[in-house]
Amino acid sequence: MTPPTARPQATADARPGDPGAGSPSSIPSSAALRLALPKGRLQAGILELLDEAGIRVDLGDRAYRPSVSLENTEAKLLKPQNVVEMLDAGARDVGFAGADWAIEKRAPLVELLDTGLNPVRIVAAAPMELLDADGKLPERGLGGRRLVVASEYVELAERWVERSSLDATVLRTYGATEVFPPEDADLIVDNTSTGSTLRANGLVIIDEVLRSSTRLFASQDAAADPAKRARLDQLVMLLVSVLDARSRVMLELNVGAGDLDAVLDVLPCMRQPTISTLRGEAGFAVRAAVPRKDIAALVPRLKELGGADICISNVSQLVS
Ligand SMILES: Nc1ncnc2c1ncn2[C@@H]1O[C@H](COP(=O)(O)OP(=O)(O)OP(=O)(O)O)[C@@H](O)[C@H]1O
Ligand SMILES: O=P(O)(O)OC[C@H]1O[C@H](OP(=O)(O)OP(=O)(O)O)[C@H](O)[C@@H]1O
Repeated sequence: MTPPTARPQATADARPGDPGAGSPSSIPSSAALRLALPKGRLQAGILELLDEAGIRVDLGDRAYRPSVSLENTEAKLLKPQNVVEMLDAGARDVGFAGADWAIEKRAPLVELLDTGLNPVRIVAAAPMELLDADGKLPERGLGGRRLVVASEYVELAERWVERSSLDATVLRTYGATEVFPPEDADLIVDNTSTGSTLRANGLVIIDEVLRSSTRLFASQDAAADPAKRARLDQLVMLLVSVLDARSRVMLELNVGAGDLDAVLDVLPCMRQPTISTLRGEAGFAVRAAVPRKDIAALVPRLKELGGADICISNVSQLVS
């Protein structure tokens, strides 16, 4: 890959009038950060995540160079494939991209955080008619002919072909990969989320190549630079606080002294629940951030054990 031409170092972007300039939510910084935000389908989820973390991104009319309410941070919108390349070349310090593209491009990036957003599976799929009764590729092959595998992920597809000991060539696509079989390819290696595009094109999954989701990556140099690393760790902490908060609710209840231990025994929480005494020795108020997924089973159980006045609310950030 040709390294991008040298650019001026990132400038302090928090000018008077910019959102967040000097705001209390700004991460104090000594080192300038060059941030890559993903353009395309990953964009909305990442901007929402940043916003919930108190980091505002103003797309404004500056097109692909949004302003970000982090001090001394210069941002750029790039397609995820280019985010990976720019980080690999050291032209960006930190950015969001799918793990699939980092692996496809064999880019030795430092993964700072798996956001869990945009979960996809990269799979090999084929038309039903190509497969034998067990849903597998026929062992005898296709009458001596080399298979053609269509994919945007040429590297991943080639590695899968090799692992599967297939005699096949890979045909590079630029999207709409599912339309290639049967005329222009025998199989595909592509990403799938709901599976509806595969189904709509009569394709069935024959193998899983890898799982991917949107990650925050740093360049090797930025991760090794102590001043930048400190800022990256703060950014990760803020993002994790939002992801944790999304998966938990704040549960509060009152309980009599005799039932307190039984309630605490079943209460999942981040560390220890907060317990305060009710006025007039009427019992205790208990408060804990519990996993959202446990609520349906937990609330009836807490009531059975003597919990009362149960109150559940959403939290926006949790910093442990
Ligand atoms: N249907 C999907 N659901 C969730 N994530 C997806 C889906 N399709 C692709 N992705 C992820 O989006 C990232 C970017 O992929 P890609 O560049 O193909 O999509 P895009 O940003 O929508 O661009 P384009 O539409 O131009 O192809 C990849 O990491 C990929 O895993
Ligand atoms: O399993 P599903 O929920 O159907 O999602 C998978 C599809 O989504 C993406 O297509 P996209 O719309 O980005 O178009 P593209 O093929 O041009 O990349 C991907 O390339 C698959 O085709």
